[in-house]
Amino acid sequence: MCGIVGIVSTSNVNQALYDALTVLQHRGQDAAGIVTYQDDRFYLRKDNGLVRDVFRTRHMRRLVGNVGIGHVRYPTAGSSSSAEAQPFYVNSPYGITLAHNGNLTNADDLSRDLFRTDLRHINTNSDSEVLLNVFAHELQKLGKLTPTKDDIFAAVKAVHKRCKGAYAVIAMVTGYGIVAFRDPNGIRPACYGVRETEEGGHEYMIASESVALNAAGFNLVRDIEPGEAVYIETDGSLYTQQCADKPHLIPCIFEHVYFARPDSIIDKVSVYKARLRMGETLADKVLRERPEHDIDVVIPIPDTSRTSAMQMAHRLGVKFREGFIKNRYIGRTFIMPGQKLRKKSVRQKLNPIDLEFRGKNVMLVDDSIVRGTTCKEIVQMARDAGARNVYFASAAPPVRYPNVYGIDMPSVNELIAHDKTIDEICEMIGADWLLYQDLEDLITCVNDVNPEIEAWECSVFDGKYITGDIDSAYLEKIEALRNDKTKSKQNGDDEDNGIIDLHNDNEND
Ligand SMILES: O=P(O)(O)OC[C@H]1O[C@H](OP(=O)(O)OP(=O)(O)O)[C@H](O)[C@@H]1O
Ligand SMILES: NC(=O)CC[C@H](N)C(=O)O
Ligand SMILES: [Mg+2]
Repeated sequence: MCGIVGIVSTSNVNQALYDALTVLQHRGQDAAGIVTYQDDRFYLRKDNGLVRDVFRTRHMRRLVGNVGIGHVRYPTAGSSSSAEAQPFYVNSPYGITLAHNGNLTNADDLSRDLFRTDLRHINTNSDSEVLLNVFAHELQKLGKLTPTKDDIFAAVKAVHKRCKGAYAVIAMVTGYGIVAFRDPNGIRPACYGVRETEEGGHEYMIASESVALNAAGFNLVRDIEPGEAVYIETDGSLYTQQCADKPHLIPCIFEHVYFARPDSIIDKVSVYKARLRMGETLADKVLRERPEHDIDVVIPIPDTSRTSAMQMAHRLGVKFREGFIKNRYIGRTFIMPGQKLRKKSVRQKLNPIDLEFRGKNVMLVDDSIVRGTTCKEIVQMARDAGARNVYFASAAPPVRYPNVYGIDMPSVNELIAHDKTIDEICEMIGADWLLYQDLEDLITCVNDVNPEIEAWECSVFDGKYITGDIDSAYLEKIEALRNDKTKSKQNGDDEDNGIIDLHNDNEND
């Protein structure tokens, strides 16, 4: 999951973009980038690392201009090389930069067509560079020296016809403005907000999550609709148009389980409220399975499960205790590249308070169990701290299928639940009782908050890929390309070879 942001303002946007990216940091910790525009020039800074490490004062000073876009990256295609950090840039037509959250499922076909038919060269393995070139080609085809809003919308329409998969995009067209759009299923989130200037004008901001708007003093206007494009010219005029033939809102349910911040509102669903509901339905399941349960205390696995665990304890009428203290300087472990790093980080990140465990029957609650890295370590830590019985509950159902829409879970074999029963998983993680949320309950939780959403993208739980283009051959291909072993080899190669500004890896050597 990546975070994207774009601002059209009446003063320099560098600081507001930086602040917004720090607020979206939970969506991507691998790389960050900002590009601004002033007097016919782009100013771009991007690199691997957290926002606070990528942008030093000297960079910030040079990111001048009242218009700009930014990105935090969690790679789901290509490698974690700095050459694939975003925004990407293409010089023709006009000069366009682009930031993308999601994953194209037909990137290979598009890349071939771009080369053979559109005569465009793609220099990385990033699907986002492909997307940028499709957009650029479609805009170039119109052959205008000065593109109108209708030209921009026509190019977005063509992108929807050619691109498959998930994409929430913000692109900046030099000298003209920024355009943002969501794929026709609205799988990945994007919203926009407005801020009044002292002179009574309007400034606009587009972001993955509403929390980024709040932090920069913008008021949420609304979500971008699936398939819709929002175009904001540099003078602050805003235009919107539906650019897809058959748009349907089918948002990713995993945003509500794990990715998004609880203080965000996505597609009119308060993530916080949805997570409270998840805690309630989990408690109901406890009472269904074991009405006479002996749970002494409910303990969350910080951070994300806190909201659901708190509500679960409340519903069960048992104590809620912070039994694990999180080291606030360690980021999210799930989105770290490589299993070795993830495993090490769990212990560095969480430390138990023995007092809360000694002699007790503890119910540990996490938002989800994906590879099982966290829960295996945590159950052992609870035992070492003296727990009598260690129970474990997941606020999401078992993750059994790979994700192809922007979450880096490409390899079915890395998912602890993919071919196992609940009892087998329970044994593997060493718990005395394991409880998963039912998928119907999870859907009820989010729909209770916004009943207008008719369907959810739940492929990691049910294996149903809504774009209709995913078959076993595709899944095998991404498994081979992106399993942990291959990725660590690729990233090791990158280090050895020293990436230069244009991407030159030798993974095929
Ligand atoms: O089964 P696993 O493969 O371990 O993945 C699931 C875990 O990873 C995430 O935590 P993370 O540390 O990324 O972030 P958080 O602090 O927001 O909970 C998630 O909240 C679970 O705890
Ligand atoms: N997580 C994402 O949204 C990733 C965006 C893009 N596919 C990349 O790998 O850079
Ligand atoms: Mg967690």
